[in-house]
Amino acid sequence: MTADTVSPGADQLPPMIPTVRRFFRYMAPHRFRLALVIVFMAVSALLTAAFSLLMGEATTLISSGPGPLAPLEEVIAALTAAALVTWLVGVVSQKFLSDIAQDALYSLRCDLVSHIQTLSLNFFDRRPIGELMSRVTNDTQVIEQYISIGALQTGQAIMTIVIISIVMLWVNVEFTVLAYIVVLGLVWVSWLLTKTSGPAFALLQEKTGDLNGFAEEWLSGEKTVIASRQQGEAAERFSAFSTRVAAIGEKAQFSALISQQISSIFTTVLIVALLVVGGLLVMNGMAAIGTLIAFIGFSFSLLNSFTTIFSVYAQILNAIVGMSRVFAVMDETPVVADLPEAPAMASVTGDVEFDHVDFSYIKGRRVLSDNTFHAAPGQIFGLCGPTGAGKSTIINILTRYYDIESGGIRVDGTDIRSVQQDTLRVQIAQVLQEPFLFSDTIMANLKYAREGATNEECIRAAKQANAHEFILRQPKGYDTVLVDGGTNLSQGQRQMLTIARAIVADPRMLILDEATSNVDTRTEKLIQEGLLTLQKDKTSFIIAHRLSTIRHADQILVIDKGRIVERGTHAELMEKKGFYYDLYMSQFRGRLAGIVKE
Ligand SMILES: Nc1ncnc2c1ncn2[C@@H]1O[C@H](COP(=O)(O)OP(=O)(O)OP(=O)(O)O)[C@@H](O)[C@H]1O
Repeated sequence: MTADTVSPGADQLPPMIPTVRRFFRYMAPHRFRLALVIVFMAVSALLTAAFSLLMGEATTLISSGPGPLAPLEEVIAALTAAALVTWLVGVVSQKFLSDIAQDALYSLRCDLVSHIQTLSLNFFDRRPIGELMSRVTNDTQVIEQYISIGALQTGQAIMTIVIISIVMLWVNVEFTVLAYIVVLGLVWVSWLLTKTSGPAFALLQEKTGDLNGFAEEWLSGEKTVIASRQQGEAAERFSAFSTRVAAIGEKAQFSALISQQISSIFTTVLIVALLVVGGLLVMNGMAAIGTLIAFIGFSFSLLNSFTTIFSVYAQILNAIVGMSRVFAVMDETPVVADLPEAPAMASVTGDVEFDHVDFSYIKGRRVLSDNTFHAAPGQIFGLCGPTGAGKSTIINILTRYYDIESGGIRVDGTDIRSVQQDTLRVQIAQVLQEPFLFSDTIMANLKYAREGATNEECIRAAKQANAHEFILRQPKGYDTVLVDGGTNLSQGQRQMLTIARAIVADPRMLILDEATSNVDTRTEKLIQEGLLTLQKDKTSFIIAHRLSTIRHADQILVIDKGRIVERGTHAELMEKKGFYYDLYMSQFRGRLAGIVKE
């Protein structure tokens, strides 16, 4: 998997200011606590300056020879108090910031997930689910880490630089110039080093996100991977991907390590430089020893603050890359969007009309051409035809997961594009090839079908779907929790549950997609019975791969290459001896051959 168009690479970093400004909207509701944190940062920076001044004062007192101890004791008490208060405001600021980060990220994640839910299906065609997961979890986590830890360090460092510089200028201008020359020289070398490690870390995050997405894709398709004996290839591709990520990681860590080592050498350089020049000034009577000691303290605080900014530089870049990846998804506009002020779809009777419908997934590649049919309320429509003919596509556009190119689709006379899409979808129950169940209790899964459904209604529906007996055989009956979307049930049982769920929902329209594949004959019979109950009084569309499942349909549409090539009842189409007849006979012969073989 490669990074897609919306994920900025580390070599083309996202615009910082607009991204950060946009993120600040999530921090805005916490502005009171943020203002307090800024005040605490200023207090902490002032205390750092006071600490150095007090150290200078203590040195002056000690170097002035024997005398009363009281002044020194006062200075030591003040030093202790300054250290204590600094520690206290640090802890409180940290707590405030991590709470703000949690709250802001909670809102961001909610916005991201609810936006993803509004996106049309074609967005998911373009973007693997694994990569989206990586944006919801990894990227938001990186931002959270920076806000709760890195932001305090950055803010504190900036505040210290400003306040210490003012105090330094106020105490002694010559020493300030000297300290700045040394500190800025060291900072410049440090900057050169960080320039290489910062982007390396951003690239590392980018590629780690992609790697996670890749792993997620392969793992969620593990069954298919095993079935198609692709484990070897999957492992190889994963290993090649991991090796590339590891190489990027090594490079990033190595440059970080080098900067760390160099900064410890810097400390020695700083002390020596200040002692030599400052010592000469003191010995020539041009400055006091207390001032020199205070300036050594100031310079250390300055150097620490600058190196802190550089050490969190990689984190800042990571957070900004994370923000921009999240915002890129949030900027995706749904292709199938509700019109402004679109009304909710009223409760329908299930009259469905396709009027000269044309559709393409990709512009210029027509999948459905000129599809016209009318299903009266309660009618059962069978859709059949060779693979890739366009059967599922008819369902995708009826449920408005995609919008059509031309023509019209009307339900009870209302164009489905003129109403809110979710109010249309809740009126269509779907029983699909791969039953979708939540990892929750069986009862909860049934209740998801309709708000306010009672236990009695769910049990009645389960009985109608022939699911009641097997549910009672589960360890906790209706309270049994389905593991991992129902993997503790058989395929047939999962289908019976989805049928029961559709019975609970009881809408006027129904879609069935070959619901009886891969099950034994007895289960198939039970499922068929359940489906017949479900179809009662509903306009039903049954996608049939085995034509026997639509023999009872009021109307069968035979689709080929996106066109309805034949239509009629089973008897009419058999009599016609056309496309349907050939299809039916070839399946019939195939089944017969299978039975004879057995
Ligand atoms: N999301 C998509 N993006 C692009 N093309 C698609 C997409 N889904 C389906 N197609 C194409 O549209 C055509 C019709 O596909 P559709 O799934 O509707 O066929 P079908 O009759 O349901 O096939 P099957 O019986 O195999 O399920 C095919 O050529 C398919 O490749």
